[in-house]
Amino acid sequence: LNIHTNYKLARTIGLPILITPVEPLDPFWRLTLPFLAPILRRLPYGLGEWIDHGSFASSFASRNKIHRDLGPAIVVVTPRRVKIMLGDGNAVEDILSRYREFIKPPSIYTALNVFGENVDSVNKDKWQRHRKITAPSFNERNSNIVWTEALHQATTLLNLWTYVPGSEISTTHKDSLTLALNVLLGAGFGRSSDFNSVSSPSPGHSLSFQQSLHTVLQKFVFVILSSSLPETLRNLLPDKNNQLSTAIQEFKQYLIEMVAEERLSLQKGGKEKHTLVSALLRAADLEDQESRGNNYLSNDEIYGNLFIYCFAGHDTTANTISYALTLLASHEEAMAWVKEEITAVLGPGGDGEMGDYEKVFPQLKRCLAVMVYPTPKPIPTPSPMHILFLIRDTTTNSTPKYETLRLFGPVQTLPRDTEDTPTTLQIQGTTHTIPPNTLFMINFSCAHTDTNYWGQTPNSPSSFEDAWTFRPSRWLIPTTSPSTPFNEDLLVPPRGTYFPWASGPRICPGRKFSQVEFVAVIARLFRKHHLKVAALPGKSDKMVRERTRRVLADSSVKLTLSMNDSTRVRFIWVED
Ligand code: HEM
Repeated sequence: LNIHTNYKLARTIGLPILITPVEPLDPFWRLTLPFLAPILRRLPYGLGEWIDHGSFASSFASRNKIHRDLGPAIVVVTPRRVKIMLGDGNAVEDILSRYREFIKPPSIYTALNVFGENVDSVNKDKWQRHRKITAPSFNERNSNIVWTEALHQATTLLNLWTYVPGSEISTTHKDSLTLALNVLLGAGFGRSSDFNSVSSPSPGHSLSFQQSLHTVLQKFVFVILSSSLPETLRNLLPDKNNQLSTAIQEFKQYLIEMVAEERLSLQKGGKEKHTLVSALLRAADLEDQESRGNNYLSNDEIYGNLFIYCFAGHDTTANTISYALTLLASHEEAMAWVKEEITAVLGPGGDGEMGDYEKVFPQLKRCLAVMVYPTPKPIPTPSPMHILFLIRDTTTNSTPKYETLRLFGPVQTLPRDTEDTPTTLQIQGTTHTIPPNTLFMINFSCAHTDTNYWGQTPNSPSSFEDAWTFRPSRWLIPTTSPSTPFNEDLLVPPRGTYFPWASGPRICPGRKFSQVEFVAVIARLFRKHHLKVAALPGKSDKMVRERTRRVLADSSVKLTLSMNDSTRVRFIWVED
């Protein structure tokens, strides 16, 4: 019955419609689909294909097949609601800029409030208050700490990886996660950690700060998935999460102690620090004084924001680093191009001083360009189920434009909700009326691989292959400014073609943090070394390259995009 009502509503929008028999975002399906999906996908005639039409995890797995088949915007009707899968870059930018009309769905984002409401989880006026107080923490003085900390972590990691020359390393992804966590601990909280050292619990704690944060982040997918279940059901779930509850309590206690300590130090006029925690407290307390207590962050909100910095900044940056290393190892020409810049900046043999963030970071444009690439992928064929569930195919929208994923952006999809009143949205020149309470599933990668913009192979017309080719040099354009060794500057892509850190007022505040960390790590690792994919017994180089490509393609969205089994590719770091 609901499906029928929702279908009638969906027809008013004027976009192609798909119907799915269940709502994949319902708690039951969220928990069971990961197990059922492989079985359902094998059903004949694409009978189980609906599972990939309404979930956030589907875009990478299906390689945007649905958009290539049906167009950049598709209405999905489920028994519970009407949703729109959106891949049109300009419409995406429009939605992200109208942040008061297209809000973050509380049903999804409330799960992020384990330690308190925060800038990521709230909307409208509340968001403005959080953003005003949290944004100043991300400044150049903090970037300076990120740079130093990331260099330190990369140095220790490289020493570990090269301790026994010729060692085959299979832990690149895991190590990238540890590195990113350690950078967050250092630049966020002023707690230096090392790959080599085991952190011990502070007095009164059963876990160390690092262990508690590590466990919370590692198991947070579980928290998110189970958050919308009724408590009785949640209690029945197998509890490896006893560990999780302990880690949550421990981490919260550390936050309470740390905030109290920082406040005391600020009151005593202690030396100004530029860690995220210190900067946030200064901004929060100043705002509190200036607004006479009307416009401040409560302690819980401060804890919530400190946690969200870690949550939002960990997987995202770590996954980007581990994908980049895998790609560079399998694209020698791109690695040589990056190393050429590092040598030009640091001098012969990469011997120059790296520590001066303000001097070195702005020159390493090629290292930064590596962060922002598209890359190749296979194109799956459409299945009969599209035809079965396609109620009204607006054929004009389904011309084979083939917008596809930009493969390895950690954030592949974002949800946004309309509220109780209808609104309008322009999609490809047509204005559509959007009914109240419509959920948008924004797909970033459609725009990121739009051949009209990204398929511009030099001297040839728009090319599909080029949009999928790992070619970091596409990001650099000649400049007359002599600030970089090769007089290059980063391209600024036009509106609607590139937004991995989102866009509009709610653009990621940690963008510079992640860029500085990334560039420091890449420059430090490749300064005097290069990276090779380890040979496989009896396999040619071509076969090894093909296998690496398959491991990269075998990625899926958990909370962010990551390789399902990165350990299948082993690397060797070789001194130049
Ligand atoms: C490659 C690295 C990163 C990527 C691709 C990335 C991407 C994003 C995206 C797409 C959003 C929008 C999320 C949404 O609207 O639901 C976001 C928001 C956010 N990110 Fe990042 N991020 C990265 C690194 C970081 C880092 C290092 C931090 C902090 C240390 C951070 C902190 C945040 C916060 C606090 C928000 C919420 C902002 C708001 O809603 O006003 N991110 N990020």
